[in-house]
Amino acid sequence: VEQGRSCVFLTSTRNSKQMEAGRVNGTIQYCAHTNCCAGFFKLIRGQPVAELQGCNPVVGDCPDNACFTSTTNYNYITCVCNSNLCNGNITWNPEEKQPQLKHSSYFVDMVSATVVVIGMLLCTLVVAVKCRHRFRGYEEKQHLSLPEIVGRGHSASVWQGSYQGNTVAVKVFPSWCRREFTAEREVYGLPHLVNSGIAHFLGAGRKSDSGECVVVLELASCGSLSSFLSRNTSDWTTTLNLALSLSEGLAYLHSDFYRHGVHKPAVAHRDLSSNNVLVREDGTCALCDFGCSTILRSCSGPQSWQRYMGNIQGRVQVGTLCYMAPELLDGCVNLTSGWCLIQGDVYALGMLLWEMLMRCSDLFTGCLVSDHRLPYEEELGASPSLEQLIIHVSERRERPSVPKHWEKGLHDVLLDCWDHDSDARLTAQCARDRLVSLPPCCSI
Ligand SMILES: Nc1ncnc2c1ncn2[C@@H]1O[C@H](COP(=O)(O)OP(=O)(O)OP(=O)(O)O)[C@@H](O)[C@H]1O
Repeated sequence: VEQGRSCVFLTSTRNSKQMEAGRVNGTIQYCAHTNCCAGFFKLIRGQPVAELQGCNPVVGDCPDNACFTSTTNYNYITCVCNSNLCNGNITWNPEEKQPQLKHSSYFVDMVSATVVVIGMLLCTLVVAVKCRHRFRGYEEKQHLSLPEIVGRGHSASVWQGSYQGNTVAVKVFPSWCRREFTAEREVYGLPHLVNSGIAHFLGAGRKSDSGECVVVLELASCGSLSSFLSRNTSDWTTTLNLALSLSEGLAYLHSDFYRHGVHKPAVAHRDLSSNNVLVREDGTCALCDFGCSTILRSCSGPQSWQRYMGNIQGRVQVGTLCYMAPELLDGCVNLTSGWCLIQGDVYALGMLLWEMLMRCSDLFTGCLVSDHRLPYEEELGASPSLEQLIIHVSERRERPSVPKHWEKGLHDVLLDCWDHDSDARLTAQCARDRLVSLPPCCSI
């Protein structure tokens, strides 16, 4: 887990002073000595082009959260700021002649460029699809390089794209899903929200032509957890790797701390499901889709979450039904209590762990591993109604069936995540610690 500030990193040469400012991983620099990110941009034909981005190598203050630019001389602008990756999203107004320049759209332009490229690829797709109808059978030999849609949710579609030479995922929100976009961008933009268990955020912007908003993320090559589990069974090591990274990501999301004087508030995800967890090439999980999330800004620990009566956006039940805790299903929970929302996430974590474990071949030696199923799918079918779930989960207190031969410790992690009594549930951090202390696979 990286500590401290992380900044967008770019340098055309291996500038030694910049390299000393912190460890570099791809397009991110983790600052060793500072809380400030900086960007240095050359104006080429009136447009800022990044020359150097990273942790600020110069000791100094950076009071602003966002990267407001100021001119250094006629041809250059610079900015410093104090939130994670803030130097990737400068504000720039070419009309502004004052030294204190505001509202640049450099980054938005970069994103727009990505979207334009995707748009062009989409046109290619449309043409290709037309051709496919016209020349049936022809496309097989052509190996057409088509843009790939990697997923679709209720509010957005997710495309594979290219940004600064990296392959990325571009989540495109139609203009009527502004609320989801704003909520998601707000969570990804929180200070210190960089963790290996959370999808890596690269930026956000808006297309000037259509008004569609985009969020740029790392591309998780194995897709959603749901599609990963549908395609694969896993051995114990792989399953544990998935389970640990997921619970670590959730524990980090729920954590509330100050670092370098900057507050990382707890965040309740509120829509955990195997469609909203991604799987990377290395078999680790990353949380995504924060469109329903709630930032518990005013708190510093569970006790204040309990009393939290702040401005929770959309105080309505949200989430995917079969992952919803009994108290959320029957609506007898105070949705303004941050703690309740956190406990709801832990119930969903229990469901996700169950889904993973049910596809672990080492837990079913000598028998066939069943196909991937959603929680309660076996009992209630693939899309149970709210009423069915209230009766099954809340009134009858049923839970997904756990094979009797599984080791007690494993059983208990699940039971303690999805306990009917929300106060008795584990925290995500405890679930993670319990998973770490499980005996090796052979004794399970
Ligand atoms: N970074 C990514 N890398 C690879 N695939 C992704 C990525 N982000 C999203 N996806 C795919 O796109 C799907 C939809 O993404 P996401 O859940 O973020 O959209 P949504 O519209 O907010 O969904 P929901 O219906 O839950 O509101 C995911 O289930 C996943 O399959």
